[in-house]
Amino acid sequence: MSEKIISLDKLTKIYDDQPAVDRLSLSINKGEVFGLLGPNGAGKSTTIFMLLGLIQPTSGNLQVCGIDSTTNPIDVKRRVGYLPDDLGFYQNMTGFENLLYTASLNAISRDEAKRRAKQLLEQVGLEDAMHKKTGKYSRGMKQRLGLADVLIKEPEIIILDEPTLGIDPKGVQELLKLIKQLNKEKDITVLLSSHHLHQVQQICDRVGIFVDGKLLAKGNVNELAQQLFGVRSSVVQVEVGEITESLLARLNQLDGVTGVEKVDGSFIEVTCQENMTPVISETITQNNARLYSIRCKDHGLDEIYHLYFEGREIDENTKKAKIS
Ligand SMILES: Nc1ncnc2c1ncn2[C@@H]1O[C@H](COP(=O)(O)OP(=O)(O)OP(=O)(O)O)[C@@H](O)[C@H]1O
Repeated sequence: MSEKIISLDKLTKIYDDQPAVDRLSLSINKGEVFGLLGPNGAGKSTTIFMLLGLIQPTSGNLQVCGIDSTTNPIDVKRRVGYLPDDLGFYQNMTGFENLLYTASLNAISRDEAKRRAKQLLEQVGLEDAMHKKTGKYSRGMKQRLGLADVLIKEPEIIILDEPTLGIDPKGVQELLKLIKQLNKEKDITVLLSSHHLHQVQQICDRVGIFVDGKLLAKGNVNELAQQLFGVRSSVVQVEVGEITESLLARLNQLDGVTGVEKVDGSFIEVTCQENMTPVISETITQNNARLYSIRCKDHGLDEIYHLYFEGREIDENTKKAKIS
């Protein structure tokens, strides 16, 4: 059975009579990469600050590495590395010196700090820039140094708040790859707060969707799609030479097909309970239509996110019914 490393039970924080975090119950397993996804003001930072013991919950319980952050914040701080979105380094010190300084604050001996700092700077790809002043680092280099900085105390959990903010696309890919690699190699649990769906989808094992202080749904992308869209469903998109009424009717009659829609001059979308690509292509050719392309689209996190936050294709009552 998976070992729980973070457990929140009805965690609540109220500011000025308004809940910023509202009865949040959530468990995160050791070694997991968990994404906190939600719009501005959803309660992500407030949750993170309570986990770190920086603010007191109004009610509820929380345990981080088996420790209550509310009563033992210092013990939690030793075991959790936090990378804020606006990280600051001493600009006149080199990357290496900055890491040694953080190590000294964590009571790590000078020799051990040098060994860890060198190894980490290599791991995050900054070995050539380790003796350069951080004032001359790019945003991406600072974020990589930030990762090395949180790792120097060898934490069990790292919490990253918008780690890719302000980094170019290539830098983002490198940083995400690095986070996943560290998670695998060092078995570190990662909690990542972000607005960026594609980034979250790329590296997180599970995602929690936050709105107005409430956790609306949690799970991997497939589980979220199932919770939101009801039955497991796939959409097979086909491009044919000519769309005829008889072809649409034949597709509609197939067992497992729940909907057929003409989306463009030559495209049809077939919604089915599972991926029915082979039987759909067979039906098209049996109907003497030319098949130009066929592909199965799974529900992605962006589609899920739009349904939660924009409610374009689903009304509030349906949404509540499906996520309850
Ligand atoms: N110190 C505070 N005093 C009063 N209200 C606060 C305080 N801190 C946060 N809030 C409110 O709590 C709610 C949740 O804020 P929080 O910063 O946790 O959201 P967030 O999801 O982290 O947003 P962002 O993505 O913008 O950082 C917001 O409505 C915010 O205005």
